[in-house]
Amino acid sequence: MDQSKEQRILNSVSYNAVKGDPESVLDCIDKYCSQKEWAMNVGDEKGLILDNVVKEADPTTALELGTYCGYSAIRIARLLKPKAHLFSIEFNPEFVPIAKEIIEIAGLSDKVTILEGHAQDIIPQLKSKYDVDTLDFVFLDHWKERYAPDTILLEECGLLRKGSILLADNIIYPGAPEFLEYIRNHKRFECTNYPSHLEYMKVEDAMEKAVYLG
Ligand SMILES: O=C(NCCNC(=O)c1cc(-c2ccc(F)cc2)cc(O)c1O)c1cc(O)ncn1
Ligand SMILES: [Mg+2]
Repeated sequence: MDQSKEQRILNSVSYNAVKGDPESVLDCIDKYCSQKEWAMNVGDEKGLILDNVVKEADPTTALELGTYCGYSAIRIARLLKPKAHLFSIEFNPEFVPIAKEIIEIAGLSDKVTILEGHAQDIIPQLKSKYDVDTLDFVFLDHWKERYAPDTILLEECGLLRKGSILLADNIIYPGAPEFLEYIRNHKRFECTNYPSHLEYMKVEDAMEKAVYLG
């Protein structure tokens, strides 16, 4: 059976990246996906916005919704302080082993736990099963129509604290209109918009940061 695009991305990383060097893994994926095959990684331009928000949050416990090939998990995990940890939820079983392998090549397996399943099923287990207290940073990059319901679920599960920072990808393209409506009209979130472009394209996109006020 011929390989998937995600397997070809892994092959390229495995062959070209420097083992244990997160930057070289990111550069390899960005090069492959801008020159060979487009893929839905957050990419280098929006990746810089992600970097800056992660540095601002300096999280001890971080959550990512939508692992895909692990590109943004590597961007986040490479900036975490020694005892900090990233949980990343991915529902697609084909992406999970590829993301694990790419994160391993980056040398960041100790800082990232990939949880396979739907966010709405795993979020309610974070406290009991994964010993999470509250989340300092959440990156939303999964199904766009799940951004709003899963944000509500995070709040309902007591996983947000005063100052928790959420960052959402693809606000313009593919778009997350229900989320934008919800988060900007919810008085307990302070929102900031970061205009950018769709990964590897000249198409407009944006990220939205939302700080939970408690
Ligand atoms: O994770 C799941 N899908 C990927 C979410 N991410 C996206 O859909 C996504 C898409 C695009 C994109 C942009 C332009 C275009 F022409 C096509 C796709 C870009 C991005 O930056 C994304 O993040 C998923 C699947 C499923 O079946 N069930 C639960 N979750
Ligand atoms: Mg995205």
